[in-house]
Amino acid sequence: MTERESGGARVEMPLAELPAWQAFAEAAGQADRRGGTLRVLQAAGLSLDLSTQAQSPALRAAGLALLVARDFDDWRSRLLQGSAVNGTEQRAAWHTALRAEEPPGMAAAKVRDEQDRLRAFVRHLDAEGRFDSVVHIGIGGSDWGPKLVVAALGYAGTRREMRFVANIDGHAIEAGLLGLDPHRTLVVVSSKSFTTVETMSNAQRALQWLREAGIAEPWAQVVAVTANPEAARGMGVAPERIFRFWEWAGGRYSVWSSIGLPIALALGAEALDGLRQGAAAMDEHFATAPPENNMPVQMALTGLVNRNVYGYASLNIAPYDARLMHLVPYLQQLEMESLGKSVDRAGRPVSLPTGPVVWGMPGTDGQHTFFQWLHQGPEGAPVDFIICRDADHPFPEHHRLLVANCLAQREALLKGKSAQTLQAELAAKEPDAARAAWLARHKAHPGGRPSSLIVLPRLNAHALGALLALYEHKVFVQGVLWGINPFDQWGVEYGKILATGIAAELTSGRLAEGHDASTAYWVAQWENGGV
Ligand SMILES: O=P(O)(O)OC[C@H]1O[C@H](O)[C@H](O)[C@@H](O)[C@@H]1O
Repeated sequence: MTERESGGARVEMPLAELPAWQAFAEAAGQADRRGGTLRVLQAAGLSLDLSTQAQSPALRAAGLALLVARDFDDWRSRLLQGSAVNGTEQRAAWHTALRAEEPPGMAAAKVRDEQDRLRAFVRHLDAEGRFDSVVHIGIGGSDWGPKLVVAALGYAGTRREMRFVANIDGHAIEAGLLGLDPHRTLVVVSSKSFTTVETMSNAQRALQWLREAGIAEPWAQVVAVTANPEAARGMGVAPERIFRFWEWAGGRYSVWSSIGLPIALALGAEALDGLRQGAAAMDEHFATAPPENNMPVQMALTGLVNRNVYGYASLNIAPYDARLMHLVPYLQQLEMESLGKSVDRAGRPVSLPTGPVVWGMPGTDGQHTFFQWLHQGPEGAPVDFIICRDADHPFPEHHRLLVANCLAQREALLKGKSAQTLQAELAAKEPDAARAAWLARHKAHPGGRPSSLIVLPRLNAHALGALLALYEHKVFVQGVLWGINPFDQWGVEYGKILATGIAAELTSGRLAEGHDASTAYWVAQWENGGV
């Protein structure tokens, strides 16, 4: 295998065999897990409190040694310089270039041109006032970013009515178009590849909707955002309404590119600029802060402790902000598509488990669904709590209660409550000692459950951009530590291929060879007219 094929790095030792890993794991095993020391990092306006994660001076030192052993500095430079860090697809992952104040190198002119074109287009639409609603059609990385940002920053209203349609389920496009005036609706089709079946099918349906309304030039109402402009042109979109991005911007890292168009349409181009500026501030921190104070680096190391030393198979995300309702799926794609890998860069089976399952929902809703499991289930999971110091609504008591709940959940997870303490408390009210002991065992909390707290000053475009970039870089560092390529997604590709085959069988009515018994049964059911 050449260096280029492995992503440009020399073939590394499996992580588990690395002496620096063994020292790290040993230090983690002995670290304080009871929140003994306050540890808060600052970057790009965000604070990250790691006090309630495992920590010790020895663990911190071992973390630094592990980064050196994994050539972290070199990998970071290669990422930020736009080298081909995505080995299997032989391309860069240069999302940082999309948000840099001065886009670097070869990318500079085209990135700036495209940003200017997009701004001018939005200005033109604003001046023209022709469209008061937007149907955005895209999926995965071409959906979650804009949807997340528009919900987060546009909670109190948007300049236009925004509908996001992703799923191939016909109910999604039906609901997306319902009640809109086709004459006043702009259709934005976003797809990096411009081949994704969900997006292409939904786009055709939207076009049909425009035509059915008697619109003579439906293409004049269609915009495409893609890294494959030829395909968009081939479909019929006019070149002046095609906004580009490039192969080197991964789908789940693309919100910084023209994929951000719906953000500008909903909230103004300033929102997209602010988002990029916040991310660029985090990039600067990631590039320059010493590793011991580097927020994404320390978050990544913490994640390895939880995943590989303490054996937590999942990571819970608890944004204590109702506006961040799409953050969990956004991070699920970012983390699980990037880190759900079983072979290292050299193609060998990984020596340790990689990315955890990512799950969650905004607090306090989560407290009334799954927090019981977090507190008293035998496994538990580390939690990333996210909250804003200041709210944007005029109800201070609500914010006080929100903050109190967030802090209380963390403290309960950390401190727990022992059966002995509970038994002593219960003894006062419960004369039957055996019953008090029995009840105490049900009420006991183990504690020692790790969490992080991320505090945003308030939920504006800058802070949100910094938050998303923080997770991006954390994921990258974890990829480096695990020795995997976080920028490909072959698992998704395989599912797409099988779906295409089965769709063709359903159309032709001819069952192909080689299915398992259950798939063959259900394909036959639909072939015969449905179930
Ligand atoms: O933007 P598109 O080419 O339509 O792709 C949309 C999505 O497709 C798949 O799910 C990929 O795994 C994602 O990374 C991508 O974001």
